[in-house]
Amino acid sequence: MGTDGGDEQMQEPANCEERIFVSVRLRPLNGKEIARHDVSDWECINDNTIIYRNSLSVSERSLYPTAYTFDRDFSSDCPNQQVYEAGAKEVALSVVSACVFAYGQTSSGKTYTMTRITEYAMTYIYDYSQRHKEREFILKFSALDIYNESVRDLLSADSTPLRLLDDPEGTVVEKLTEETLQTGVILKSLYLCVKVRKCLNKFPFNSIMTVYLSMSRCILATQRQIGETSLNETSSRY
Ligand SMILES: Nc1ncnc2c1ncn2[C@@H]1O[C@H](COP(=O)(O)OP(=O)(O)OP(=O)(O)O)[C@@H](O)[C@H]1O
Repeated sequence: MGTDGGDEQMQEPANCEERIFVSVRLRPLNGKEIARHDVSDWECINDNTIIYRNSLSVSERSLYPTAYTFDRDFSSDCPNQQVYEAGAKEVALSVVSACVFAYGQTSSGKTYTMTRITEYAMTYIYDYSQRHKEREFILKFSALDIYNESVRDLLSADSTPLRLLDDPEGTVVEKLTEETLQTGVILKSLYLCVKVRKCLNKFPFNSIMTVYLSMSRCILATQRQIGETSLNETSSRY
């Protein structure tokens, strides 16, 4: 797990507007692709634009768009910390409800990326609470898996699907385990437990982890959700 040890402030929202930040990360070629002498069809040409290097003829190419623009893109050799810093940190640390979500086809790197982003975000949130002893924090952690329209608690040995209930505050997952974190070691242990349970359950990693951060003198309660989904029905990993 990494932390930058910096002392940034949690981002206060300028107003209540909703913001969506869309970024793209290219996956490096895997062993099989390299053995086949495949070449990547996609290339980042700057921080915001990727191009499709298709095999169409020059005349055909003009029929199809080849450049796509996003808030940010990351090349296949971009380190995880940079992806977190530039693509997720601001969202993860905002003091309003925030969600970091990965979308892509199977084997595109959702689990790889989200696992690292989650670790960076959790470490930062915990370290931030430790650096600001003048404020009182309550950190709560829960993790759930959504698969085939069933919701399961990843912090519970009971894999019975949980019910979703409507609440004036939003949708609530009934009986979802919520652990209050006393130390960073417990945070890391809980996260490890989630990863192990996912392997045991053999679910694709379509999970949502939520870290609640309440500041008792600060009125605001923060909810961060980190999740991913696959475009395909089945995961490549099972
Ligand atoms: N940026 C990256 N750098 C190095 N390896 C990567 C990267 N992204 C993905 N991989 C590797 O590619 C493989 C597939 O990635 P991953 O399991 O994260 O895909 P996924 O999108 O979660 O797939 P699925 O939808 O099937 O669960 C893994 O072996 C992973 O380690």
